[in-house]
Amino acid sequence: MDKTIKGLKPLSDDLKIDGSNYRILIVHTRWNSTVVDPLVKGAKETLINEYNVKEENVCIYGIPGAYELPYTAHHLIEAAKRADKPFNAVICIGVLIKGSTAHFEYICEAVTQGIMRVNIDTDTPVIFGVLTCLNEEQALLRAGIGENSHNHAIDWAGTAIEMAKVRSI
Ligand SMILES: O=c1[nH]c(NC[C@H](O)[C@H](O)[C@H](O)CO)c([N+](=O)[O-])c(=O)[nH]1
Repeated sequence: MDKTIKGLKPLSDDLKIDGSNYRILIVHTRWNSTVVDPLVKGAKETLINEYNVKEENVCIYGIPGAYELPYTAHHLIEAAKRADKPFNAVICIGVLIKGSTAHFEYICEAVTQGIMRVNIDTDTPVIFGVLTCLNEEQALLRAGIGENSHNHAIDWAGTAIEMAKVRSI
């Protein structure tokens, strides 16, 4: 029996959603790229291999840091709408690692509230793929790096597909 309670179990095969007609945006930071890069790879590969999203429909855009994620997501969502090529869902990927000042807490709060606001303001699912870690070890484990690790971006990709279906209602 699976001992762990915490976590997101994937949908059973009979409920799996086909993403072959979805257009997904991944916005990621360049800060902490050692951890961000495997997260982006995990999200992209899961969208394509597990949910049939076409590679040409996975758009990826890099920006400096997590604080820039909400603006970038909002701007690119609206630009895609104007081009009549809307995104069905967006995944914002970043990694915040606590330092010796309160900067971490302020950015975590701003980014969390900012990404939630973009969901509502654009009526587009924007998945919170921001790791808020107290140390580098926590970040590495959540990017699937090391023993007993799990790449959380796999879950974010599945969430993006499920929420893209909600958006289509
Ligand atoms: O993405 C991150 N940005 C960080 N800071 C930069 C911030 O996101 C903005 O890019 C910067 O403040 C300019 O707006 C981080 N820290 O400061 O620790 C961090 O851990 N992760």
